Amino acid sequence: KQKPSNKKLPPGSFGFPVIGQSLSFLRALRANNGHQWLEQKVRKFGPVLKLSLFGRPTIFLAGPAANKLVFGNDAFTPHQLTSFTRIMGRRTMREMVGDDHRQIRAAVGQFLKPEVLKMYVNKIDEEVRYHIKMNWTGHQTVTVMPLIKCLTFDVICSLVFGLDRGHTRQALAKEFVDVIAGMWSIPVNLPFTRFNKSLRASRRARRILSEVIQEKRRKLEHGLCPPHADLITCLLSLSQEGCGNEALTEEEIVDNTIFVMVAGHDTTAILITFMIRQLEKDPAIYARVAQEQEEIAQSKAPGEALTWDDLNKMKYTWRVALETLRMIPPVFWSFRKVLKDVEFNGYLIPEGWQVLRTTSMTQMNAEIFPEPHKFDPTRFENQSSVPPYSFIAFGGGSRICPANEFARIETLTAMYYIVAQFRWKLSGKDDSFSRYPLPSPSEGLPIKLEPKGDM
Ligand code: HEM
Repeated sequence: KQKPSNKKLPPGSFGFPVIGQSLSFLRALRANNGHQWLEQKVRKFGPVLKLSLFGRPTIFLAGPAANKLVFGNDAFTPHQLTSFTRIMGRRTMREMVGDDHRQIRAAVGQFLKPEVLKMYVNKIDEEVRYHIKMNWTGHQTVTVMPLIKCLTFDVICSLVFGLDRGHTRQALAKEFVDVIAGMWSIPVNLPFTRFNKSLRASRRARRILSEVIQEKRRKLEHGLCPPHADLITCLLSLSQEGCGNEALTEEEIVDNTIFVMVAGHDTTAILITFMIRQLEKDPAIYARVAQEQEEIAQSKAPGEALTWDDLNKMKYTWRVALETLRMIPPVFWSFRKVLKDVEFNGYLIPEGWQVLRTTSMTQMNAEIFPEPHKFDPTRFENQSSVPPYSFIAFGGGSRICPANEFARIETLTAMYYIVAQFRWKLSGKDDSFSRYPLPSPSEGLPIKLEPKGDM
């Protein structure tokens, strides 16, 4: 075992006993000042510094070299809040390391690879169209964020759980609202705490999912559905005897489908919501997106669904999405647990501590992205010009988001139908947004709709 040569801890301060700097960090995130809060510390102590957050000694690291280290080294493993682990379950891929992680990730990856996702463009198209018809068409105002969250929930229900609209989907939707509400709560399990409510909802959601799994297992055994029908069926079929894969337990299937649901629901909803916000602020960018979408619409018969090839033509719209992710990454910060001593820039990162990394400190760095506060989708015209480990909205290394292609299909399909049918004006009193626990516009982004005409 190699020992670091230099045992110097980075400079910094642990703040108040026990609470450290947690309260002021959370306050800054809520006020959307998390980036400035960290910048201030970097100015004082340098780019590698120590602090204390959520009861743990922490090292803060930023920049491409630090990202490469954290994403590429097995000494760093995701570190969840206790509430998250208790609610999500012990066997999610997030909790696993080494071969266990690789096995579950490979199984989920079988479903999320482009060759399989291609088959689902039609299903996503159908969900988006239904959502717009029911919730947008005929309305003068809508509140974007809660609506788009319903849409991403429906898309995941359809593709991950294979659940069509109906009673079971509605029951799950109700439970998931409570499951998600408690994920970042204080883990005090007393009646009427948010954590307790969330734990109880998670148990009920698990019971519903166990029934769904049994039904799918039965269908699969009788050859009544294809092995890639949805994520659950895919995991069940990989686990069938004789296919060379080690069986996933039912607990692993339930925990991971719940986790995929949570990981894929808010993140994409945030991206779509902030794109809608940005397009209103920037008429020239809206016009270019609309032109790209109109060219595709002209090549299609009325009512014809989008195809994989159509999505691949939406190059400019996807650059707008990437630029939105650069400026407002849904995952702003994450912690890693340090499994063994590591040395970085001459400083010791000690075993047992946690590492905090934020996406913005790299993506808003003027040396990497000049004029970082300017919204400029042309930065992504030539993706190879973006230096490695600099655009990290989907993470990196062995933990990189396995569903960025899924997010692309869903985002482009939603934007296609929204832009084709509406113009809009922001109608809230307050244009600010917070970043805790995830980016969210104040008031949920109310907008006034102006219909352009039916598609
Ligand atoms: C715009 C949309 C999305 C963004 C920005 C995003 C971002 C991320 C990031 C940054 C990570 C890595 C976190 C870390 O390293 O600590 C991650 C992991 C993950 N994401 Fe996404 N994600 C998005 C959409 C989705 C969707 C739609 C799904 C599922 C359908 C999904 C499933 C996952 C899973 C399962 C992981 C865990 C991977 C692992 O630990 O090996 N994500 N995502």
